[in-house]
Amino acid sequence: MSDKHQQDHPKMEHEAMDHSKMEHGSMDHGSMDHSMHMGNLKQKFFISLILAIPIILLSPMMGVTLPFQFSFNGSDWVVLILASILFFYGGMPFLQGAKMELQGKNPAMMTLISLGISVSYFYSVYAFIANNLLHTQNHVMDFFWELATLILIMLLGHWIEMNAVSNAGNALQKMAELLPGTANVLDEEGNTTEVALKEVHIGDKIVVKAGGKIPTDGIIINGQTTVNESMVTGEAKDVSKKEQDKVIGGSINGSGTISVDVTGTGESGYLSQVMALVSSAQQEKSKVESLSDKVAKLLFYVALAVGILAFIIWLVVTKDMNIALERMVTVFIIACPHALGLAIPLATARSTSLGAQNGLLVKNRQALEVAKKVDVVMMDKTGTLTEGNFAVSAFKSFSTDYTENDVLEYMGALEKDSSHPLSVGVLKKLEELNLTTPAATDTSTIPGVGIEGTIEHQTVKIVSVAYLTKKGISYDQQLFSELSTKGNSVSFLLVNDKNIGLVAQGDQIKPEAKTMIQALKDQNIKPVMLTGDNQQAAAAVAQQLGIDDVHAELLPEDKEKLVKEYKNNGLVVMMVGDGVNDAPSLVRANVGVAIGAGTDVAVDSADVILVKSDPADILHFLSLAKNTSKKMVQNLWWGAGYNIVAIPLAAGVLAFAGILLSPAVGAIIMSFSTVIVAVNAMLLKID
Ligand SMILES: Nc1ncnc2c1ncn2[C@@H]1O[C@H](COP(=O)(O)OP(=O)(O)OP(=O)(O)O)[C@@H](O)[C@H]1O
Ligand SMILES: [Cu+]
Ligand SMILES: [Mg+2]
Repeated sequence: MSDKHQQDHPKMEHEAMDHSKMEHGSMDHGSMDHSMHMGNLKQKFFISLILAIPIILLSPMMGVTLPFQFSFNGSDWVVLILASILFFYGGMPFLQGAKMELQGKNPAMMTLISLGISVSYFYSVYAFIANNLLHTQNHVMDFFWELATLILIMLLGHWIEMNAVSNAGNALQKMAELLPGTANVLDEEGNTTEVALKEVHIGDKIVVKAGGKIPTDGIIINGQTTVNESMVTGEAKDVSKKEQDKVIGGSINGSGTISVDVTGTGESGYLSQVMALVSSAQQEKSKVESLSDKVAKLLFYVALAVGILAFIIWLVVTKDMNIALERMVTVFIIACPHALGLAIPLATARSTSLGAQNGLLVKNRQALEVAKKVDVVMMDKTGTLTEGNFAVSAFKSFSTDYTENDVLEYMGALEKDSSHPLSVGVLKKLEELNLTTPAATDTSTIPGVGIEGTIEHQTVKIVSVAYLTKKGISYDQQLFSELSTKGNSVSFLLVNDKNIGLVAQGDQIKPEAKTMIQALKDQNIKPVMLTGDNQQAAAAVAQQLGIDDVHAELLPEDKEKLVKEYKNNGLVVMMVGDGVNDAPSLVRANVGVAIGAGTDVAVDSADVILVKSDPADILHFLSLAKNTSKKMVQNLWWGAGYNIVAIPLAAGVLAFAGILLSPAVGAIIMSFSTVIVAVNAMLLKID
């Protein structure tokens, strides 16, 4: 991105450029904010790898002497220097993470890793001094080999995890980098000039050549093409686009040259909105302490206790300080959660990429862990269970001053500025009848109610039946129930708060919705419908789908209140919605799912985005979450299983039987459990 562009969008730029910040929330290890200091883990890993190779070659592996030797006179010094750099450079993210965990009195994974690497480093330095400077009689074994492999594997694990979890976030970040610095702006005469992106404004027309990057959000006004939106929506397939279709800044134009009417740039663009959201989600502390953190915390205390105990007991038994110290150090090192560190990241990595391939974008990793416990799935009607493809089935006037067509025209004037699915039906009808609309000013949406504005100095509103009831405005009840029981959404036109007319619009149920509802019931998950639409229309849809629990005529805050009520009854609630009126309840729910990738607030408020607007994806997501959790738990057992076996052995519980775990044998078991964990994660599937 150009410098100028940076100045123009300080907020967005900040988010995009500050790598460590982007990485942060995506890899949150729990409640700790440590990953702020993670820096660029990929770079850290490769530099650490280069540092580690000579250390590994030059030190006796796990105390085993190889038939060949790389070491030379003074090679111990080389190892010491390289290991020191490696410890402070490669180990820093973990040390800083541990510091934050300890400050928060919440020791977990970072502390456990730091304990392992610190003990192996400082003990090895002590061993070096004893062997090379003090020339003590007994050779003291160092653990530089273990230090190097430990840091490498931990960096690798965190790098994988970071990549995996921030898939969506990272893709958007990359998208920011992908935005071209300039756009080709089209003038009245049809000439194009190349203009810096920050000089492009909403309402400008731009030309995007075939194969070019689309610089802003907009609507195609000329030409057709295919667009690769995988960066934005995760949809792998190219999407074909024609006139009037939306394009999103950051996606890549395919085969055709198109002219685009700019609808969003910079701050107002889809990209920066989502990025602002991602960063705010990152700052919010994770709601649930993650499973691996709980295990790591437990392991930390166990390792600490066993290590100290081993030290005391061996000191008492052998009266030899060196032996006791070596036992304690071995315990701390072997307690290091190599496999545990990979258990969750690998499962998440596999899960997020599998999800993305199938149009399930997981924005919040916790959603995967919570979704398996879902008791209730609350869904809004319009757009989630129905197509939201409205067609006008009737329009009426109640006033002698207005014809039926006048009613439709007045409505159209306001609906032009609405993004509600109901507006499309009205506008389509107007076009069909070749009607024109008067000019409306000051239009604003009333969420859950409708829209208002000014036409010819009169206050004009389009509202729901619930609004009329609330305000005590009378309407033709018989006509209304006749239309609504047929499943119509009915909206009323008010001019200066006088009821002038209505429009009734019908919608179709999505074909996959019914099987989805049945499948939820089969899994003992209760389907609930929440809608802003009228009682009768809601009941008609619910009955066809087999939903017994229906709440209609809800305002956005009513939906949210209902979610809260269900939660207060001890139920785990998943909310699925698509509209502005669903945003508060999406945030409130244990798992918020936005259906359909759009430029909507719903997408911003959700933990998961179902890109394809297919209700069956609700089931796919539940299945993915369930399988992921299963893998995580299995992996935790394989990972922790190693520790459960190795820690007591390292401490020397079986020493009387001649079994004393050396770090060498520990390493073999450790690698074994790591391989199992990795293979197991790769076997993850969506049913
Ligand atoms: N742009 C609009 N044009 C016409 N009527 C509207 C508009 N926006 C809202 N309404 C009226 O307000 C009601 C509630 O709207 P809201 O957006 O909360 O719910 P909905 O989209 O109908 O249903 P759901 O909650 O299932 O998505 C609508 O049923 C309609 O009567
Ligand atoms: Cu380990
Ligand atoms: Mg809706």
